[in-house]
Amino acid sequence: MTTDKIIVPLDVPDLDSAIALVDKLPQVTFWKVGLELFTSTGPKILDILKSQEKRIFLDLKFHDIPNTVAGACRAAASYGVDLLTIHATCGKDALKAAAEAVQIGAEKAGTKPPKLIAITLLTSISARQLAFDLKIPLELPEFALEMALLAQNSGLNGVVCSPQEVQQLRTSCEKDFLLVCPGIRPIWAEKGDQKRSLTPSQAITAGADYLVIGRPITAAAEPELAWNQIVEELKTV
Ligand SMILES: O=c1ccn([C@@H]2O[C@H](COP(=O)(O)O)[C@@H](O)[C@H]2O)c(=O)[nH]1
Repeated sequence: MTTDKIIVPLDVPDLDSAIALVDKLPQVTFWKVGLELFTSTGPKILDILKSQEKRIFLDLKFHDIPNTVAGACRAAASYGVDLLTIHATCGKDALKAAAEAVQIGAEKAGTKPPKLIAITLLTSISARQLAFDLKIPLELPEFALEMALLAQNSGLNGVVCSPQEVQQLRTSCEKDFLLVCPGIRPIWAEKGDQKRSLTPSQAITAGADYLVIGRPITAAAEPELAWNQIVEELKTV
């Protein structure tokens, strides 16, 4: 297992903190820029990461009507990022419009289109919350599978899913359909707000393509040590 499969989120409030984290962990090749950093500082961090030849997951989790997500995807695709997110619950028309828009946006900017991946169900949602708060009348694994198939049938490249659903999605979705998993927790890490987690080695064994691992590394007293521990764990897979 290569360390290129580990994506570390830059969940920090400003550009200086982001640069400090990137400098602290030069071995990380794939960074995730999410809502907090992008909302506070805009696309500057993308240029900085690109200048260091890092891969970028732009996790803006678009959720809107077809015309609006298409516009947002066209703009995001022009940045030349590697992965981009949208919620599967936008529905088929919006997903199709988004898939088309990333191609158009990238072509216009003369860059490679990002892989567009859909959130099936946030990893912070438990089966109980799905049933009682969101009133979804399906079992959680069935709902996650339906969202993944909706994304696949709408022309998306993959999904963001809990590692707990990877095995099922790996057998039900096409071979090259990307499965990107947050909610990864080594046994020594706090779960925090993550409700559907597995360890790094369990997630890779189940068939995940990429692991998104944030606080177990970035909030550790020694982030480099935490990274090394995870890499050692993954050598056993
Ligand atoms: O369902 C989802 C979708 C995205 N995320 C993002 O992944 C990271 C996880 O960070 P941790 O610190 O390892 O919990 C974070 O940036 C989320 O926005 C997710 O957790 N679940």
